[in-house]
Amino acid sequence: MTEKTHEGSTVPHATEASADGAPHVSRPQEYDAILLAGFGGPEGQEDVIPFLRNVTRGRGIPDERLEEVATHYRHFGGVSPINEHNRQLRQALVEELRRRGMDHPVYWGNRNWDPYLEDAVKDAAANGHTRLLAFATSAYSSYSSCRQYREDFARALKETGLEGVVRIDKIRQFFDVPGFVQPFAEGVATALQDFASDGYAPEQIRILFATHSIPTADAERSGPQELELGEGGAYAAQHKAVGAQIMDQLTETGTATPQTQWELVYQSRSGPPSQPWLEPDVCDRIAELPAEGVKAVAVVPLGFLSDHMEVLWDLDNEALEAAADAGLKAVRTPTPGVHQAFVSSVVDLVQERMAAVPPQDRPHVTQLGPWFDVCRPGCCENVRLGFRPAAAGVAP
Ligand SMILES: CC1=C(CCC(=O)O)c2cc3nc(cc4[nH]c(cc5[nH]c(cc1n2)c(C)c5CCC(=O)O)c(CCC(=O)O)c4C)C(CCC(=O)O)=C3C
Ligand SMILES: [Fe+2]
Repeated sequence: MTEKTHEGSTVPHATEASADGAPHVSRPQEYDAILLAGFGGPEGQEDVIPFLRNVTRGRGIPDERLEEVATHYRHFGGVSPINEHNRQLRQALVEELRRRGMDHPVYWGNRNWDPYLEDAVKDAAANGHTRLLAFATSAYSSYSSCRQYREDFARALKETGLEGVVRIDKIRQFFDVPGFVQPFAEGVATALQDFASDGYAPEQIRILFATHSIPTADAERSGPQELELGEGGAYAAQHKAVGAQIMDQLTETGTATPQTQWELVYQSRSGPPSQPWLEPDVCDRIAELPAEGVKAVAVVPLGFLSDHMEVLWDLDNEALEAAADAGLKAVRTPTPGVHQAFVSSVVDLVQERMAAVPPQDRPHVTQLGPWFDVCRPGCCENVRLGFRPAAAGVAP
């Protein structure tokens, strides 16, 4: 099924871009509803293994790794808090939309656990809502954080028989919108103030911005292929740009100093050891810091929206333990969660897309943004898995 775009060219129904892949929509768009697309997590011991199988289908994650990850969940009664976080985010978005006079329903569906995207899409269609604007709970560009959501949208439409009936567009990657960055900046500010009042000098402090490691092959292909952003691709470049922006902002206001050092580190690596993933690992770096004269470290979960398992286990448990072993004072700073600035920015993103706000007027705090509304051909491709159909982008 095809339809006319604002450029007058004909493209497959699931896309809204011009044939040349205009990165930002230039004509106001109408949507019936918002689709909150989450990762999903288990909510009981009996969910853990089926959930992990869902996450890793077709991925070649070694069994030992799955068993190890299962113990993280089991430690918390088999319950990840991520679904509860998304329930709260859904509610907060509804309230913020209503405050702005918008009555769009917000459907919530997950990639990997109940409620599934398929159910959300079915519910929406049953209520006559066929034009959905999706917000995926993932801020940066990479296969796992962008394209995979789009593939799962396409799969949900196909499996429900709603292909060509329901249309899903996706809100741009939001790593550099003010309300996503602010909660992290506040956390770094608090950590720096606490370290200062404990008597640590700037040279003794290290800020570690932590994000999910991904295979280097995925990192190289993150973002549009025509952008050359160096090692680690758009994924690493976006994180570094946000980290730099936070530190600049805090240096300007006197909370940080030009001597305050920071770096980007990675966590939660999986996959076979033979496969290269982004490094350095957060725990490996922490172990090296005392030799560099560091005495206090703030671990900032820059890659994540809420305190889910990757934060509670891999940072609060493993990274903070590594810091204790290294004799370092350490804190883990907050995630955005349902911080009002974050909720407000998400609704700004909804509104800018509906109104087709010109790129120069869109909120963004790094030179990389505002990111594309519509993924270009080849954006965030996965060379390991090969081509799979995806909604909400320019058709290849
Ligand atoms: C970039 C990225 C984000 C951030 C963006 C985003 O938020 O989307 C993220 C988030 C998350 N990752 C999560 C959980 C898992 N990720 C896994 C595996 C993987 N993640 C990857 C990447 C990412 N993951 C990759 C390249 C793999 C290898 C397998 C593959 O190629 O797909 C596995 C399998 C076991 C393991 O190997 O660890 C699990 C259980 C949870 C839920 C936590 C909870 O339940 O509270 C969340 C929010
Ligand atoms: Fe993408």
